[in-house]
Amino acid sequence: MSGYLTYFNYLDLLTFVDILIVAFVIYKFLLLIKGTRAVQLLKGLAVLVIASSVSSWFHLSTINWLLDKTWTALAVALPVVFQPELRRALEQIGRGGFFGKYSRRADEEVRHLAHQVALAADSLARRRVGALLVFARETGLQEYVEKGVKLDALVSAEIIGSIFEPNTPLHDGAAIIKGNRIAAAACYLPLTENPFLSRDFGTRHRAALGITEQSDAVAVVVSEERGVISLVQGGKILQGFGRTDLEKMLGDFLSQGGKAVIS
Ligand SMILES: Nc1ncnc2c1ncn2[C@@H]1O[C@H](COP(=O)(O)OP(=O)(O)OP(=O)(O)O)[C@@H](O)[C@H]1O
Repeated sequence: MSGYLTYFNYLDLLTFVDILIVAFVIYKFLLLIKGTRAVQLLKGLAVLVIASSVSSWFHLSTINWLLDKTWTALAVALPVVFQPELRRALEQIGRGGFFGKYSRRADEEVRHLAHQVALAADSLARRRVGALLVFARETGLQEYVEKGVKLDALVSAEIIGSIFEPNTPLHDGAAIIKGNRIAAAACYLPLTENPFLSRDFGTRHRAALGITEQSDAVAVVVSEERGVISLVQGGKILQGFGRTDLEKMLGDFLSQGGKAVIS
């Protein structure tokens, strides 16, 4: 009898651990997709699941058949449509971000970087010169660096200013910064396909949103038209930064290596 009790106690413990792990994975999954297009997708899937259950409960064979076919089509279409989100999620899991592990950059380097970038962005914004700076974090962005003009120059406000000087060869496209060096300029980035985005955003802002949707990079955009400075991360944009705010927030983003998020 006591043998059985021990067996059941052992099972209970395993079940408890099992449920705990599943709850943790669901929690992390929800954090991962929070604020992304995947939330709308989940809502759509929930509606389909309910419709499928109701139609099979009431034996509505035509609706049932139609929903069955829809599931098959979705199984093929979803990985294609949500490729950027899936890629980002898998990269995050691969980096260990799923379990809350982040690398930290040397404080000194980040402070210098944020200061120089904020100085440059402020000066460009005052002169209404457009700019797009992308800061690589754990995702290397090497494929975009390869497509641009390689520089490997130490970040300084002066160099950023001269890269984006109008009518110069490097001013078009994005500058990609890795660590405290400008890896390349004139880089072509993927544009966001977010259908809910305001039409006010042109291609510069769409490129910043696109690259941050597909990677963990952070981007700073200076608008040529309005002279507004924006910070972009995870496909979300915060606008209207002054020099000091930008320096502080960019420093937070880069030193916490992925923990800071725009929500
Ligand atoms: N795919 C891309 N990758 C990187 N940079 C791009 C890309 N597409 C456009 N750009 C940059 O954006 C510039 C055009 O900006 P556009 O006016 O369309 O954007 P915007 O978001 O309205 O910004 P602004 O307020 O500065 O005008 C181009 O000259 C180029 O430098």
